[in-house]
Amino acid sequence: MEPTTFVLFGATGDLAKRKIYPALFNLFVDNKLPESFSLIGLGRRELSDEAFQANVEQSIHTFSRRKTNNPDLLKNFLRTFRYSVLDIDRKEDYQKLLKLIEQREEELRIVPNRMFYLSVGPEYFEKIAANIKESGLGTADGWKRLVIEKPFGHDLQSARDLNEQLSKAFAENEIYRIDHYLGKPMVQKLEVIQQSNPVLHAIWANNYIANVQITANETVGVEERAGYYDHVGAVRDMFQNHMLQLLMMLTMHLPNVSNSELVRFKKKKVMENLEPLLKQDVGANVIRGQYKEGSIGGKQVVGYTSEPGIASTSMNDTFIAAKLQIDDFFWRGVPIYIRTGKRMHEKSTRIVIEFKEPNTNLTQHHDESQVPNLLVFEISPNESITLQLNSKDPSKNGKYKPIQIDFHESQEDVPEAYENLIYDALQGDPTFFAHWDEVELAWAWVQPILDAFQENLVPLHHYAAGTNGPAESDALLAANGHHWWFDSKIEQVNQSSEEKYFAHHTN
Ligand SMILES: NC(=O)C1=CN([C@@H]2O[C@H](COP(=O)(O)OP(=O)(O)OC[C@H]3O[C@@H](n4cnc5c(N)ncnc54)[C@H](OP(=O)(O)O)[C@@H]3O)[C@@H](O)[C@H]2O)C=CC1
Ligand SMILES: O=C1O[C@H](COP(=O)(O)O)[C@@H](O)[C@H](O)[C@H]1O
Repeated sequence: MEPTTFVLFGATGDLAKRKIYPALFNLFVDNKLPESFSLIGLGRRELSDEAFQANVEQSIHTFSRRKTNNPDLLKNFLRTFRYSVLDIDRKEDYQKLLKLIEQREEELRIVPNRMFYLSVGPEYFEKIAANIKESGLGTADGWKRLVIEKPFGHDLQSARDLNEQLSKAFAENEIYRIDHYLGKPMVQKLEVIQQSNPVLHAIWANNYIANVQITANETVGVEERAGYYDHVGAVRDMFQNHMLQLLMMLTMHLPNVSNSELVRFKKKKVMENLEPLLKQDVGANVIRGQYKEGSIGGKQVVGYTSEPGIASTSMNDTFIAAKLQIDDFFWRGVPIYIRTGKRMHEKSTRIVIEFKEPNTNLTQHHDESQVPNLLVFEISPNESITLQLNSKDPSKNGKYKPIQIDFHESQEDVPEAYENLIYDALQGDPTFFAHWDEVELAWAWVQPILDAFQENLVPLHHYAAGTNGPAESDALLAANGHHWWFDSKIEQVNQSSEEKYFAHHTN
């Protein structure tokens, strides 16, 4: 890997502590950091290099998936970490930073390849990018890259404005937009699983698939982020980015051999072919929800509007479910249901593909014991792929018996999303980052929903914390004769197969 200087804005912040340092440490242990590597941490508060290194060490002890008592290993890892005070608004601080970087590049004999990681609020992105350009930090002989975290804008217009500003300092191929769902190991496998298994490739289309369900449920509420979350809601926080990225990764059709360019092209195609939603049609296709008080895992929790920092009159969405259609050769006519919510019954991110019933001969008696074939991708908290098939159960008088073929990834030693993404960014591989085209198309698709919510054209349905969301989300699927798979307790249909599934997945 090429020599790199990792310039971390927001080095004293929460994201750096919880995700970035542990990811870098794990990469170091796996020999996946460049041999010549220098890290410069930046923040407003005064810290010596030693105090900074001690803070990083603490974060590794607390948050890394790999625990270590090996002081030499840690010392070795931290030896190239330096800290410098920088106020984002002060131009002279960038000059000081340039000097420090150059000095370190010389000491460590590092080619001036610089990766600027902005682990700061999005309101600072434009200012930092402009100052990097103006100060000369980005005009050395090596490469430069900018890594930014979502949110990339608040709506279509602000996203365009942000992008225009960033592109004055960095070319598109130098910008790495992190969507951490793209770093999840199972999401990274979706492409390969579909592409390199002819048996799946052949049935990845509307003549075999009845519907697709993409769920990202969380049990947590708004946590300590009231100020942020009450302005964004589930639609901006999860749907516009993570959920649409999952949709793109699942539905793009790749040939056997592909590369990052092709992945981007195919993802863009998915978004271009997504049937647009008009503002007046949002109500028929999108369910807006907000949690009220309830119980999760036996613990009583307050409703959204009683959370600290949330106004009692807030109409913010903490749940969204939507029905989408991709108007292309492969997916035309297949409803794609997406939902995400806070304070749901369980934490689970999964994709379910429900296949069409094989017996289309209506004169033939339909056996109620037969279940649809399902292909289930569990993305988190555990990873697995399950294929549900029908078999015969001799003890049931020859009735059908659902069986599951399971593949479970051992959860030990699975790299975290940030490890995968930082590694890719260091290598200059953009495959699992959000390209501007996708981001813009995603905002454009979501904009009528934002407008409809803003103008209160869509009812806000309340759901008790600890449930599967508002009843209207079930009705959205029931209108097409479908239902959400694997929703706990409330399922009546095919319960035995789901019980089996649960029994297996909770072991
Ligand atoms: N925390 C998380 O889990 C996640 C965060 N994100 C995103 O990552 C970004 C950072 O979040 P997070 O770490 O939680 O934020 P924090 O508030 O914890 O940290 C902010 C960091 O920015 C620095 N900072 C703030 N203002 C200035 C300034 N004017 N000049 C220089 N440095 C400044 C702070 O330095 P100092 O304290 O020294 O002033 C601190 O290091 C945000 O965009 C957030 O949306 C995305 C996904 C998850
Ligand atoms: O980006 C975000 O994601 C988390 C959920 O991430 P996960 O990896 O735990 O599924 C969500 O809680 C947060 O609100 C959102 O900003």
